[in-house]
Amino acid sequence: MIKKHGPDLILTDIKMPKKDGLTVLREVQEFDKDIPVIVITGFATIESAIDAMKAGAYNYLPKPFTLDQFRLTVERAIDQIKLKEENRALKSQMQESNSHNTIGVSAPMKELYETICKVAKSEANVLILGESGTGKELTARSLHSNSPRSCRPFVAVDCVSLPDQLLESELFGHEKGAFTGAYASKPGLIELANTGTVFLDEIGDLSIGLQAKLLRVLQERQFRRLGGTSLINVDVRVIAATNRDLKGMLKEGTFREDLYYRLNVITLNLTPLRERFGDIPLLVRHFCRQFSISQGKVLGISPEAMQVLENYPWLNP
Ligand SMILES: Nc1ncnc2c1ncn2[C@@H]1O[C@H](COP(=O)(O)OP(=O)(O)OP(=O)(O)O)[C@@H](O)[C@H]1O
Repeated sequence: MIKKHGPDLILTDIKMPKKDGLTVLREVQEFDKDIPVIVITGFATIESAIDAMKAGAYNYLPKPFTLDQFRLTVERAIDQIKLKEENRALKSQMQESNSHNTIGVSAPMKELYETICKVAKSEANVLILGESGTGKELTARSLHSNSPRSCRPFVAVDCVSLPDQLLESELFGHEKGAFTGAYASKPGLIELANTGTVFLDEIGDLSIGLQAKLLRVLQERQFRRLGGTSLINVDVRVIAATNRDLKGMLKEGTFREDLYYRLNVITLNLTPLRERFGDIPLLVRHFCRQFSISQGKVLGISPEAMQVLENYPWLNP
């Protein structure tokens, strides 16, 4: 009954035919410590009251009791539940609002938040390494929003999605007539990120030619638009990310060593979720809430499923 209905509060007698109230209390405690149990006892000995309180009862009611006493005890227990729920909601809000909705309370995530706080303040370029989906862009956004540049632009560039010439024009911009189809002048993303942060995602996929051009911008803090003659000054902080093995690429000669050292002033290694299972319940809650908002309907996980998830052995290896 308890598992099926998830009661807010349980009142149990102590002397009952098949199972005594203290056993019920212990079982409830094992199932969910937060359900308050009020033990009703007709044998109001101090010992049974102490046993019940030791076993985790919220309170006890010695028989006979008046309706007012009964109501007061129940109301107090309910107030306590409300407080606990408010606390829990606040706690999870705090965890979830941590750095740009980056969810996670596992040791690697805590370490990441600490590093983000330290590194964000500096002007140094950062290289974020991690498998696909480990939150590299999220981390880059957190670095930016915790930095002194937070009120300035954050511009993300996906280095893998475009053919070389288009990417070059996206990065550096072009003047009218620079190539067929360049009907008007257009500033590049690096120019748009001026005074802010530029996030170069999948930097390992940048061609050797564009690596050389990017290096020049990083060294000289100046560049020309495609087809342009005048030099444009930029002040950008660069955060780059990749899931590729850049060190291996250095050896193969497919990634420039000088660019690597420019970008890699500080390295952040992101831990994949399979090495931090403990974050799964929080992420499940977060995505349910996110999808509920975007789908316009309430999606949730039943308390029973959440319980199973939280107690699943591989979550606490
Ligand atoms: N710790 C986390 N908390 C909340 N959401 C996360 C977390 N990690 C990743 N995500 C979500 O997972 C998705 C992928 O994250 P993100 O784009 O930052 O990863 P990535 O490492 O840059 O991926 P890719 O290599 O594919 O570009 C995003 O929707 C992001 O919001």
